[in-house]
Amino acid sequence: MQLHTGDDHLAHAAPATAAIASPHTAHHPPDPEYAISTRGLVKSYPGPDGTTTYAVRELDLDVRQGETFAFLGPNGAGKSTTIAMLCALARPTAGHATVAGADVRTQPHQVRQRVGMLFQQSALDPDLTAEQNLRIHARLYGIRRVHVRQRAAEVLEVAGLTDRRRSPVRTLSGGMRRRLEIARQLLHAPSLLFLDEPTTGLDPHARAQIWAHLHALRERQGTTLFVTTHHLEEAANCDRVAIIDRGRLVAQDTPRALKAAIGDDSVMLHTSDDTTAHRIVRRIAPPEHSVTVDPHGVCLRVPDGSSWIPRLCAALEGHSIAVRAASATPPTLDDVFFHHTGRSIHGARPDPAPATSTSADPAQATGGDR
Ligand SMILES: Nc1ncnc2c1ncn2[C@@H]1O[C@H](COP(=O)(O)OP(=O)(O)OP(=O)(O)O)[C@@H](O)[C@H]1O
Repeated sequence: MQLHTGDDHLAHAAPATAAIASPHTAHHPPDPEYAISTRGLVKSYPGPDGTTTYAVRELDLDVRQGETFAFLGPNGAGKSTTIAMLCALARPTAGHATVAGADVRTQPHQVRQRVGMLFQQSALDPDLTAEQNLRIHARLYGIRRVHVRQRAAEVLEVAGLTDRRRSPVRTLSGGMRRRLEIARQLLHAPSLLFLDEPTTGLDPHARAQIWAHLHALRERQGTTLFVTTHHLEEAANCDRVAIIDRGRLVAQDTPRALKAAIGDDSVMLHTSDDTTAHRIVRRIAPPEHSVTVDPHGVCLRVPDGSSWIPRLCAALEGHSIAVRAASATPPTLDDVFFHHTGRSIHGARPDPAPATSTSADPAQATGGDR
């Protein structure tokens, strides 16, 4: 989903009043030492028939300075809405957030001055050259004319686009345009860059280039990167990952710790009769462990998966079922997502009626709750 630009999202129109009280915020205010810190952040919309639709519910996040932080979730999870609030483009319904040392409610202008925002929709003019696009942005951000040429040259160099600076944008590849968009957001030297699905629509090679570019940015300039994605392999390369599902934060840690916490390996068996094999494996496996079957075969999630393979093969062969392939793999972030939500991230679909409630209290919202 694209970021929203309706009146509801014009945070600068919001009065600079005291933030809405929340049980979270009363005890643990956001910590301005973090690049991003939120407590009890909520975004809701009036739904049909007097109901309330919660796009984001009671979000507590802490992102360290210089960290590459992935915000992972399926379509409709609430990622774009969260970014809109953190960039002070959407007004939170409740809760607090400080971003780059400024309060999103009471200091939205400072927030927008201090961060860069790469949205899903391109804001480049395809008929202008790369350099001309940068100059327009520099003027919008009030960068002094004497500095613009030098800043543009610097960010073009960082983006690896110096030799294409006079090319009209429409002649650049998808990956180059995305790098130019990032360069544009770096002109005013923000310490924190929000990137909403930065690799959407790019082929694997261009995606890898964007990530190499982002990692280099972090190394060279210490820029904090907050990246939304539904690509697991992208999240796995970040310092920390927050998983959001149906507006709610379900887990937050390093990829390694998230995987270690669930512990289970995936044991995959491809057999001559997967349906019967599924029944047999279910009988053998401890009841608390998941056993599923799909076109790829039978999958059992257990700790120390490789030790299960000989036993399962022997049991299946005892029922005259031939095992054609067997493997045990350590947990992936998809397993982590499955563990916390009961679904695969790729199978997860946005609810037709996301998190709808007639209650004013998001904790009591029923739709989409588990
Ligand atoms: N203005 C709005 N009015 C009502 N519901 C909204 C509004 N904006 C967003 N939503 C709902 O809030 C939920 C979260 O949307 P959001 O765009 O933040 O998800 P997302 O994780 O960014 O999805 P995607 O990956 O598809 O961009 C969705 O179910 C969406 O339909």
